[in-house]
Amino acid sequence: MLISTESKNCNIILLTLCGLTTAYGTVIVLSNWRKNRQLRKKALKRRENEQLCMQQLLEQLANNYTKEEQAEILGLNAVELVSAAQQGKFSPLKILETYWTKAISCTKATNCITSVIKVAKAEAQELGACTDPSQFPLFGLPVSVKECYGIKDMDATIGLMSEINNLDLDDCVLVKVLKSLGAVPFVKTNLSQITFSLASGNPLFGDTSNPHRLEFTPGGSSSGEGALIGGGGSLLGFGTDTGGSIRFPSHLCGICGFKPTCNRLSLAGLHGPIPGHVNIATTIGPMARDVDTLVLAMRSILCPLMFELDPYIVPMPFDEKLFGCTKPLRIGYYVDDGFNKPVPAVQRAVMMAKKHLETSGHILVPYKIPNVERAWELFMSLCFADGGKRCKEILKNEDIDPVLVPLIQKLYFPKCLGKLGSFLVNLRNCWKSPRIAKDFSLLVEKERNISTVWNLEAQTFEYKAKFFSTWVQPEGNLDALIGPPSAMVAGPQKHFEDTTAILSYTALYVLLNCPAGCVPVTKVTQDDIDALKNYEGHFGDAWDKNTKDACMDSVGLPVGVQCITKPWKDELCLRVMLDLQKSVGLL
Ligand SMILES: CCCCCCCC/C=C\CCCCCCCC(=O)NCCO
Repeated sequence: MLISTESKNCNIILLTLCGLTTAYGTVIVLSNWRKNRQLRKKALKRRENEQLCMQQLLEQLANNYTKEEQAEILGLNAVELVSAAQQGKFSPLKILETYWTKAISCTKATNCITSVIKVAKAEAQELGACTDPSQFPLFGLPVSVKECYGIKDMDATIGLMSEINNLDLDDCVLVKVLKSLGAVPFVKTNLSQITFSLASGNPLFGDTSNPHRLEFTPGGSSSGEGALIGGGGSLLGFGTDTGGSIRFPSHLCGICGFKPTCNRLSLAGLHGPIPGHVNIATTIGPMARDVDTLVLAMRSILCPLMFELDPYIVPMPFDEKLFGCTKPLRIGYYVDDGFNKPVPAVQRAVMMAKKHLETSGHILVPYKIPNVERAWELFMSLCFADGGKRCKEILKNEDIDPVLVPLIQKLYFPKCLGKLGSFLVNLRNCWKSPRIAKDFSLLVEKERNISTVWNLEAQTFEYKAKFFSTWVQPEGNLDALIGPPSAMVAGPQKHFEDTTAILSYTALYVLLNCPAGCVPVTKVTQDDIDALKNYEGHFGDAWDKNTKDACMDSVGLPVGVQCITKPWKDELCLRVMLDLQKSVGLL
């Protein structure tokens, strides 16, 4: 009797608990669903407003200038355009409106622009009234910036719906500096969601296409810059690079991109997913059709105003002596890092670059990257030292870009099942793939503790020292390296998910904090594709298969080469890039 009352009570308590839990769960699910739905509505409106604004602008500008006038402006490179504007040949307003028209027609094809920067018009008008244009080294030059650059009264969402209409109170340092130099920031460009993939888009603004093949990706995360500049809609743009986001889209879109040493250009006022990384050193950098424009940009931006606005930037002006150096350099070259085997077109591009640089008088010597796998372990462990907490946090209530889903799933995977997981990943890939299993176990590892992180940082310093010890050689020390910017060239978007296989060539120089830039050298030929048919990679695993499949239909697409120098030798890196481009010519 007593027992049965007790068990009855127990049942009631249990039932109530179950009921409460279910109710609570339902409320949470419903409220998340509602939040997400509200966000989606907001996103749709945000996109529609912007489309409308661009359409109106296009119509307003339609009859302002003749086709010939526009063609004349669009036919100039940045250096020519600035000097024409300084001489009063074209007003800054006319240049701006011509580029607005061109950029909007680009975005209709590739979806590369997220917003028009409306204050540009007032700025161009003001410049037009100035009596001494020669004091502005970038006079009247329209400049595009990646969406994550802070601009007063505009939002910078990094592809997150919850950040819509969260307006910046001020311009970021780079934009302030650009304006002080007479440049006219005129559009913001698309990026991959939270800038944490090499794909092209996000659920808020959609995907961006490659201007050379609309069904293919332009690469990321500075995808909009790649597509816009590659499509002729901007002469100079700025991206960000944490693993390859400037150099990779440059490579895929056939343009030049430069990642300087960290702390030479100011990051202040930019929006990013993970503030606080030390050895994963995000940088900003210029992207353009030619190296001359990159040089013009770096030379002008490294100015007293930037050093004043951001006291943590090394106050080191552009080193003309280093840039102007004409002595033959010893340059190491490699076509393969031994980890991700590049497709034949990419290897051929490096060999072409080697010949070209030899013709320009440099000494090229074979080079082998020391222990890329170690660099990879360090990069991943440091990049996700928090077990991906921050990534997961900012993606709450958001629609997650399909390209990011595999990464996020791994970050959520219970660590206790990690070992089993690696085993299953091995099985699923049919082939034995130690690197894919390791990738998995690096990502399912939860938050590392402080001693582990300090240890990783210390080991990174060791790796850095070891890396540069290989530049000391009996026949003479190396001044620079050339190599692939990626194992792949442009292909269908869906092949650009497995970040590790795509990123090893660029992320290495983020870990090492080297200046590095990409120069277009050739285009994929049918012979490259015929050779690709026998490609098996180094592991014959799913990543290798993906690399091959991604590039199978790439005839005619651009192929770049990466140039690298020691930290703080940014000007020397630009020198090598310029020599390379001079001998290759503009593609
Ligand atoms: C030898 C080193 C090999 C490293 C391979 C690392 C794989 C990491 C996998 C996944 C991590 C993906 C996160 C990095 C993407 C950054 C893209 C970027 O630059 N965003 C610019 C934002 O400013």
